[in-house]
Amino acid sequence: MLDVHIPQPKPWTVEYSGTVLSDHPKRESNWQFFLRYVLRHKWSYGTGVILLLATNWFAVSIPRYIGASIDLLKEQLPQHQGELNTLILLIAGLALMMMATRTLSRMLFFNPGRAVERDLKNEAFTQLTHLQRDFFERHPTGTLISIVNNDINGIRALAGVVMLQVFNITFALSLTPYKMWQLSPQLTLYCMVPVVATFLVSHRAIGRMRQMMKVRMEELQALSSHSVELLSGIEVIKSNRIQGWARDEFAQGNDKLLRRSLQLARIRTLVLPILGYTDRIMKVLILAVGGVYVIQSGLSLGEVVAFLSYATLLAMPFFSMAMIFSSFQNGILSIESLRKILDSDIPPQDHQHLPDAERQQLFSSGVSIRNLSYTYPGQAEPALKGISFDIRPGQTIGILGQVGSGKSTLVNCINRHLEIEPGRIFIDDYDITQLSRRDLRSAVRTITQEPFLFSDSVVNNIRFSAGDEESQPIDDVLYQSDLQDEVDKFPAGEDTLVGEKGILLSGGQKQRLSLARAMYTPSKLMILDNVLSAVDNDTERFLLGQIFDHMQSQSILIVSHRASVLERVDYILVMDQGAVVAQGTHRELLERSPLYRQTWQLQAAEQQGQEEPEAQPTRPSKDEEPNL
Ligand SMILES: Nc1ncnc2c1ncn2[C@@H]1O[C@H](COP(=O)(O)OP(=O)(O)OP(=O)(O)O)[C@@H](O)[C@H]1O
Repeated sequence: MLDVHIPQPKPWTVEYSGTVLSDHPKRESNWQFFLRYVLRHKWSYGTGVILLLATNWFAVSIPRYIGASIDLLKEQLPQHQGELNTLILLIAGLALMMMATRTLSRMLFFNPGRAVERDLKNEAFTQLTHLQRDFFERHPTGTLISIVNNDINGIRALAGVVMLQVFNITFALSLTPYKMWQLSPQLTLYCMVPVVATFLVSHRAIGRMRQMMKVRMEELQALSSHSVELLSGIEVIKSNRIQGWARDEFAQGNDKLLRRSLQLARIRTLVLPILGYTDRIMKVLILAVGGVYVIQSGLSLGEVVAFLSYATLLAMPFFSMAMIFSSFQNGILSIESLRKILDSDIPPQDHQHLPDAERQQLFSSGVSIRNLSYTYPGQAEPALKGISFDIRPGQTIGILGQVGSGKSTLVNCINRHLEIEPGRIFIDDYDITQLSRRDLRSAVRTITQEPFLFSDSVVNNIRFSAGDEESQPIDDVLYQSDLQDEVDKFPAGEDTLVGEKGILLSGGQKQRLSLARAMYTPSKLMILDNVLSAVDNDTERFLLGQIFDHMQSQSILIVSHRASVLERVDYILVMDQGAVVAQGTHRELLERSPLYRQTWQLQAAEQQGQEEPEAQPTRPSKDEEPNL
């Protein structure tokens, strides 16, 4: 029987390591959020603003000199030639300076925009690597991909081109009317009439576009999420020959997106020309009203020409406003969307880590599970009911149960993929709900029946979490996980690439590769959740032998449907409908648990039926095998 020891919660203190993953103040507005990133590049933006001001100053100075040149030309006097040349040189110089400052200011705005994009992508990804299972259940992978790619690109535009245009428009709209006012206040007021009218017309359209863009962004995220789902199930789609259905499903979302984009484009096509016409209406007004002033000698011809240039300078910012409006809206909506990731809660204890010495000592008295129950959110029935047992260092515990009996739920509570109530699971004297997941996982490692492999080589998939030091030769691990023969036949041996998610390997090969990974990087408690489900009986026997021989110093919690897997463990728990219905050694359970006995007899009979006794291969030891 397992010894029952209920640890008293220790008044332990954790050392705050200062590793704050998400330091986003949740109550800040989207603007405050945006400014926090922008201000990291204040010197670049600051210099850019000064250069933009200079650009606009040069721009509004030129028409005045053009006007003065026209007035000189009108008089047709040879003695004005020198003055005219000076004016031409001045205009050319101003134009050149304007070109230089404009180019530099663009670089000074666009580069920080790209840096903001990089910072946000890194932070979003780091945050995603720390968020818990419930977050990923609420946000499908495709939506997250869409946020990290499309939406952050939208924020880059906001931090780059939109910021530049906001300052550009502000300077243009303040300097141009000022210069016009200096020439003729009355004519300036006439020019303002089409400007105000245009603004009122476009204002309504802009409100409508804003709503549509939000819907469009959600539709884009939904389409991305749907594509990821369909691509993940591509083999099922092909084998069931439902490509037509998949194509229609995708096309439906895509058509919806097209309709929304066309609606937006329609409004944009209506609004942009209205803004474009402002310039022409102003010019007609200047010629009509300015003409009257010229005749009445209120204005010179050169001043009217200067006014015509100013009309273009004044209309341009309105045109730019319409152009950047969608980028602006898109940027704001993208910030909202990205904050779904960045503002998501990481439990506070995940920010706090044990001092190294204490972390290395973790699991010195093992794990204690006390009256653990668990109900999935939204479910009425608990998946686990009052489970208690201990795992001591070096002990091997087996869990047997029918499909759906709660084995994986129990595993996910121990490794805290699921959120449990405090006071139910302890490692030594630490309540695991108070430990950071990083500390917990330094002692507890889980290998699941659906192993995840990276699109890298066989050897890198084994080594990837082991750090720099080689714990044992890769060849040994390949032998122990029964992969050596197959890997030797691969085109590049252990350097063969396994493809995305290990697509080039069979289910059994994937499981054995993830077992090799576990053997290569030992931990204090190794949880093997149905990891041998895709291998045959002979391989299973061999692998179990290797696991028990080579992981002796570790505790092992091994979960299986098959009783044969558990014959060699120290202690077995039999689960049924979320509860432990029997526990003991293999022999004890054969005597006193009808469920265990029946399962064992049934599986033993099935196995005998499958195996030809004389054909049972005896596996050579590593030393006997010549090729290895
Ligand atoms: N995310 C979930 N939300 C709601 N119910 C769940 C969830 N995951 C599992 N369940 C339910 O909890 C119960 C236990 O499931 P669990 O996966 O732990 O069983 P299991 O013994 O590991 O089964 P298997 O051997 O098939 O892996 C089942 O009734 C299952 O439907």
